[in-house]
Amino acid sequence: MTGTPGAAATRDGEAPERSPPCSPSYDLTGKVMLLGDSGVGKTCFLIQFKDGAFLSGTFIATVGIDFRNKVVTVDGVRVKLQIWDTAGQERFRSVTHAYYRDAQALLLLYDITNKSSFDNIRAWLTEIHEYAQRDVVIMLLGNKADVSSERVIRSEDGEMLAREYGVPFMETSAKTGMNVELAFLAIAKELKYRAGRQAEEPSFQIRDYVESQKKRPGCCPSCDSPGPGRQPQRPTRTQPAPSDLISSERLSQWGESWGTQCTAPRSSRPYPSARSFSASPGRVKYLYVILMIPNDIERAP
Ligand SMILES: Nc1nc2c(ncn2[C@@H]2O[C@H](COP(=O)(O)OP(=O)(O)OP(=O)(O)O)[C@@H](O)[C@H]2O)c(=O)[nH]1
Repeated sequence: MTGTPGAAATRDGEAPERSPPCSPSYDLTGKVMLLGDSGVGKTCFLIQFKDGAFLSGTFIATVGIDFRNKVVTVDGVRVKLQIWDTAGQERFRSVTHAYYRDAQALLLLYDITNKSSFDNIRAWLTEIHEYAQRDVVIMLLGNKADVSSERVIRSEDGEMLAREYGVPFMETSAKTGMNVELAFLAIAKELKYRAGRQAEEPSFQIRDYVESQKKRPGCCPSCDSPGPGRQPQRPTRTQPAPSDLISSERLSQWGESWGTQCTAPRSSRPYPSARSFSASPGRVKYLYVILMIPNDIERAP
């Protein structure tokens, strides 16, 4: 986490350049990653937080990795969260591992209607311990809590697993928005606390905070039904092919018009076909390269 505008945080609409150079529009930045099996709802979770909307319709699996920024204010401190949405599919793991190292927080999602996504949480935690910083903040989230009729993982099972690993836990719904903002606010509070810890400041316990604030399915009508937010379909990818040189502005435009990421239908092919995806396989690979550059620059001594 840094107290000044981050070098890589230049892609989205909250660009610090709109403010005078000496007056950034935030006080702290933190990198957060969304992890979990394919289909648990990571992209929808991010879109719900960023735009207050739910991506309904056919599931389109993420290819690679991308990020969005959002500034939240906690206790008067503006925290810019750089939120990375990763592809849950196994074949993209080597790409996403490289991004764990400088993440301050990880939101680890499973789908309460999908047992294997819950069973795989232990494997995700093993990967996290292997690739992430030792003091990374981890939060376990049981998503799709709105689909109570298809629930196969009890809330208590999520709680038990979280307790075993000493991480905060709550059930969420990217569809209704239940606990989505709370997850990010809790992370922002923890990052703020870590950045400015002073002797006289009361300690902040993220698990206690989450327990005291979280909503449970069925606790109120707004937790179980979609809010008044927009219900967009996934964006149609009709962007013209990029030329051979890609500027950061252009990449930013793609990001805006493609949604959060370069996506492809779930399939066993290594890359999406040109027929079902407006970007060619070559362009998908190109996108990886571009996205990894800022990370490497940040780590350069
Ligand atoms: N009912 C319900 N459906 C959800 C929720 N979150 C996501 N979905 C649906 O679940 C499917 C998968 O959502 P995504 O957000 O694309 O999943 P993902 O985890 O990003 O998947 P990958 O990109 O492959 O890693 C989509 O059809 C969503 O509409 C939720 O909270 N409730």
